[in-house]
Amino acid sequence: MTTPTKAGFVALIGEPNAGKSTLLNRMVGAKVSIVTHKVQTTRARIRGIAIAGESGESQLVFVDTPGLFKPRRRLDRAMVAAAWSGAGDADIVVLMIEAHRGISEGVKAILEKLNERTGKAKVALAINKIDKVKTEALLALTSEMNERFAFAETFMISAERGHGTKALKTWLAEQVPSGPWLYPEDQIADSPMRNIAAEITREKLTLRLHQELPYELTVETENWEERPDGSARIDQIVYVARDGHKGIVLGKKGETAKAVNTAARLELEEFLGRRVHLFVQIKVRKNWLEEKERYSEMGLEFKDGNK
Ligand SMILES: Nc1nc2c(ncn2[C@@H]2O[C@H](COP(=O)(O)OP(=O)(O)OP(=O)(O)O)[C@@H](O)[C@H]2O)c(=O)[nH]1
Repeated sequence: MTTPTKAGFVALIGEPNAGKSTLLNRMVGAKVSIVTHKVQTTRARIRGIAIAGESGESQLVFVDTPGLFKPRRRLDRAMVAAAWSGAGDADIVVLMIEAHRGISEGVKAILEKLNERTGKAKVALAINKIDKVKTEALLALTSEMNERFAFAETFMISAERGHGTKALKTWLAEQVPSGPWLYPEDQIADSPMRNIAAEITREKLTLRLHQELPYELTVETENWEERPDGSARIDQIVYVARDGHKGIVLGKKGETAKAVNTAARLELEEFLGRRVHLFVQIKVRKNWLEEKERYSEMGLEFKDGNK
């Protein structure tokens, strides 16, 4: 007899830069979420699916949420709402914190929210980046965190190096409810290819522009055409909110835009396993931060009001 199947949703929550995307990529084993050294790169809720458990009986559907932080602007509020709704739907919540940063104000705010929460999902703690601290500090942090919240389990991990992540995955596989799998076996991400392609270009922009990257910037895939020769033509638009930002994205003599295009195209080619013709336009859209369509493109809900 084969082992009965199990499946469930796992929400990764934590402050921006905690390492959620890195962990997700490690668990899923495919690049479904974009990792950079910049904060708040994860805008849409991208899910990855992992098969886990002793006989591969469990399916873990990860909800990779945007970093949780105190919302000020409309875009921030939409991101935070998306993050918490992801956590609300989950069977298991994994709170990721950074070992060397300890219990920051942001972590305190998340703990407060978790304590107020009515959902019955189990909450585990994953202390990440253990490569950056000494064992004594880690033990002190573990006990202090567990005094503040009744975590079902605590894991000390390094998402980047892969330390402790297997134990976390095994535990998650045991904890998800018994039942049929939620997605077909061959599906690794339900984020449409268009979004992944836009995220890749956004990642290249982030890496290239560092501190200069305009906050008010979004990338959309406008058109995707499969060509008879097996290649793909992909048209994208980078929306910026100000004229001055267009110049930053273009760079001197268009050099930045050119380099970004090449880097994004190469990654897309590797990802898709075929040739790609990538066309990227930069458009100034003064009010894109207030436009509904831009939000649904990112998988976020548009929130009215200015609270
Ligand atoms: N030293 C160390 N760095 C790590 C580890 N895990 C992740 N990082 C780094 O931390 C940074 C942030 O990681 P991400 O995975 O993008 O973080 P995130 O929580 O998804 O961030 P947002 O998308 O902003 O919410 C990256 O530069 C990672 O390489 C770790 O175990 N050790």
